[in-house]
Amino acid sequence: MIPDEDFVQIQGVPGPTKEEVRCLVMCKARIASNDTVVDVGCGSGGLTLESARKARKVIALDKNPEALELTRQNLQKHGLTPKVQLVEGDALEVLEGIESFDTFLVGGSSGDLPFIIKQGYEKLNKHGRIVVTSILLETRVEAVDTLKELGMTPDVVEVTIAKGKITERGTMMLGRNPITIISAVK
Ligand SMILES: C[S@@+](CC[C@H](N)C(=O)[O-])C[C@H]1O[C@@H](n2cnc3c(N)ncnc32)[C@H](O)[C@@H]1O
Repeated sequence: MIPDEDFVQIQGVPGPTKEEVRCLVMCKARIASNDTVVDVGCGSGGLTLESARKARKVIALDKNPEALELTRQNLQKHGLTPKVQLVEGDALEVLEGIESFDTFLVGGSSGDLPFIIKQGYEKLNKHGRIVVTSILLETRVEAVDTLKELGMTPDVVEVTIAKGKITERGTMMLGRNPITIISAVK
């Protein structure tokens, strides 16, 4: 995984998914070398870059042009630009024009999560994976309910990472917000 501090960050765009959480998302995404990945809400590019290291092709989309620009800078910094297509727009509009894919990552939805999941499911190849990363209580429930509605069996993992901070007196464990990773296979 790429260390958190190796990402370019700017004010106004959420920082990358933390390294330890990226690790779990990638584990659930099970990306193969010939796969096409769609990353909805690419933000700083945390999951886009990790996917680009594994997949044949990644389509990263975000409705915030600043986020897309930041992802572009991070791709360039890590030499991963050629594998990634950056698309600006709301997922609900952009997904319609995208061809089928193998892995569908959702890290941002602005209240439209059920519709985004359903639209992604339509384009998802057989045995493809959907992985939703959620910090809000409501989106966890929406994700689980929508995946069940689609006939899938969601796998739900919640993690709370505590990261050690080295101080003069010892290592202080600092807790981070819980994150839920909801995934399912078509
Ligand atoms: C928490 S950030 C994602 C962080 C990213 N996974 C990373 O590791 O850097 C969520 C992003 O989703 C985007 N977003 C939210 N709703 C969206 C939508 N409906 N369509 C496209 N992008 C969306 C936001 O603009 C924001 O950049």
